[in-house]
Amino acid sequence: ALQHRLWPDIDRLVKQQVAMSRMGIGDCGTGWQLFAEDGEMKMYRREEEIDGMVVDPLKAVHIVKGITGHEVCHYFFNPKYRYDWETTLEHMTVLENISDDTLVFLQTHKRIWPASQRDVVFWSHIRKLPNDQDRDGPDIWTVVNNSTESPEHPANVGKCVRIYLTVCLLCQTRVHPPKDGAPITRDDVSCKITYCSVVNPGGWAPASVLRAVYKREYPKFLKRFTAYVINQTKNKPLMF
Ligand SMILES: O=S(=O)(CCO)c1ccc(-c2ccc(C3CCCC3)c([C@@H]3C[C@@H]3c3ccccn3)c2)cc1
Repeated sequence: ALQHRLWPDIDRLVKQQVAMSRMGIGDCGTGWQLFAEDGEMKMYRREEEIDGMVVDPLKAVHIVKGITGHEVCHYFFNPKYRYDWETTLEHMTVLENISDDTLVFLQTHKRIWPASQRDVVFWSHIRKLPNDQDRDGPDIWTVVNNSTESPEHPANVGKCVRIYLTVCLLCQTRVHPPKDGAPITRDDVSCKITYCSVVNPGGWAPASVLRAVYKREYPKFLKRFTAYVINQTKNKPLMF
């Protein structure tokens, strides 16, 4: 396929992020603390600061019945759904349509008092991966979002502080075939979701405020997003 300017970065980061996501919490070494739990959803964070700024890596694992990894990644990647589920989003623009699986976004997020408002420019890439652990299992789907530069939107010139993030959503579909060989329905599928993110707030914000925001917003985001996908897909044919 014709390579575009971001392809080498994207390919390297996707492979790295997928490898990291597939590692369980255990073998990521210690340091991960469980900070939120709700049914099948478990959220972990590591407390890390860079230059006094909170950049706590986050790793969430969730198992959701009735949806597939392709569907989760489709509704996460596609800009036309984002305002429906991304509650802290104030404005979103697609700066570039690099290819049908790679977009560049500019987003401004609602201001979180007393921090100043944030914006972010990132490429977003969706990819299907062969399931090399279970050959005849369904494919794995992933979306990786990673900050990038935009000459037309230089950092920190307007009212917003530019943040820097790397996000990886990795989805493994599980099919529990019905005994009597009946066709597979939504009752026979579930999706194991791993969501990893590192958000550098880009400029000073009180650690206590940021940690409170992360503790409140991340569980809300994953619950709201997965409920959205369930609702959007319930009367539609399965997308594998
Ligand atoms: O997964 S994505 O790529 C989905 C596309 O939208 C993504 C997720 C999260 C963010 C994000 C951007 C800014 C901020 C803060 C940092 C300082 C002040 C604003 C936050 C804080 C963590 C809280 C937050 C957590 C979850 C969801 C939304 N908000 C998160 C951006 C993109």
